[in-house]
Amino acid sequence: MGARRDPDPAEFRPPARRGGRAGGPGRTAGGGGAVTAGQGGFITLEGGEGTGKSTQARRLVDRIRGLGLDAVATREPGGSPRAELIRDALLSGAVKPLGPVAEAMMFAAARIDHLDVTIRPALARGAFVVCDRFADSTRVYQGALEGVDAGLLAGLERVAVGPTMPDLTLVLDLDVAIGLARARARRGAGAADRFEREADGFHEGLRRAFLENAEREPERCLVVDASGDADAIAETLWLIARARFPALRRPNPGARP
Ligand SMILES: Nc1ncnc2c1ncn2[C@@H]1O[C@H](COP(=O)(O)OP(=O)(O)OP(=O)(O)O)[C@@H](O)[C@H]1O
Ligand SMILES: Cc1cn([C@H]2C[C@H](O)[C@@H](COP(=O)(O)O)O2)c(=O)[nH]c1=O
Repeated sequence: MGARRDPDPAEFRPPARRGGRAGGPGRTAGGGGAVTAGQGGFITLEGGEGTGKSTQARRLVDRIRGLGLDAVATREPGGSPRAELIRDALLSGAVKPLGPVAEAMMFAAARIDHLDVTIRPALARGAFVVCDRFADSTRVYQGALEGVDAGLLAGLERVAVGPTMPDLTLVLDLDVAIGLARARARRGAGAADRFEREADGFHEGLRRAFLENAEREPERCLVVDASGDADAIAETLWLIARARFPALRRPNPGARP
């Protein structure tokens, strides 16, 4: 999957040099400060295969940029040149024989570089960062589904992520058969990646685990029904983001008075 629909690699160049349902109050920024007007924020999209994360991440970034604000689109695994190399190894299945603990460590290694090179510098300059998957995917894929010990994963998360947890995580929830069909259609003749190749039961487990994970952090994680059309979902996500981040409530400079 590494090559099939990569976003613009320019997004991943080092910057020049930071289960509730929809709604809810703001929280302390993962980047280290309170979410207030004039600051950016760290938003992640999570969910199973084909739930529309990449589509919605792009749309969210476009809307933020439409306000004249700095927004960085990124993804995991990947999001920096070195982390993209690790992505290729993980999604090819080359790391799978080493077992799920080794895979979890590789995801964490990629995350360390991604945070250092892309996410933290962007947050530090006041940008919004919209990331397609992040630490919740490790909790769900490597933890809930692959059985890696929760204490070990929590330690890895502490080391890799530290205080830079997302301010807002949008969990896209969709019937598994629909998501897999969408992912298949997108892939066309291309080969399924290491995780897409897993059995249907694995994907059902992912859906449940994402919902359970969101329930444990309802302030940060909002579950959104991803079965509607992409425009309607984008509108819902935008309303949630605007409710969470004061900076997104400014008027659109391109809009007619
Ligand atoms: N709301 C929607 N309705 C119908 N099709 C959609 C919708 N959202 C996205 N799609 C299409 O479904 C496919 C998968 O979407 P997308 O790549 O955004 O999902 P994803 O969650 O990022 O997938 P993955 O986790 O497998 O990478 C794409 O072809 C996309 O155009
Ligand atoms: C971050 C992260 C990802 N994964 C898995 C989930 C997906 O199957 C792939 C990424 O592919 P996508 O098309 O970009 O969604 O990697 C994981 O198992 N653990 C993680 O931490």
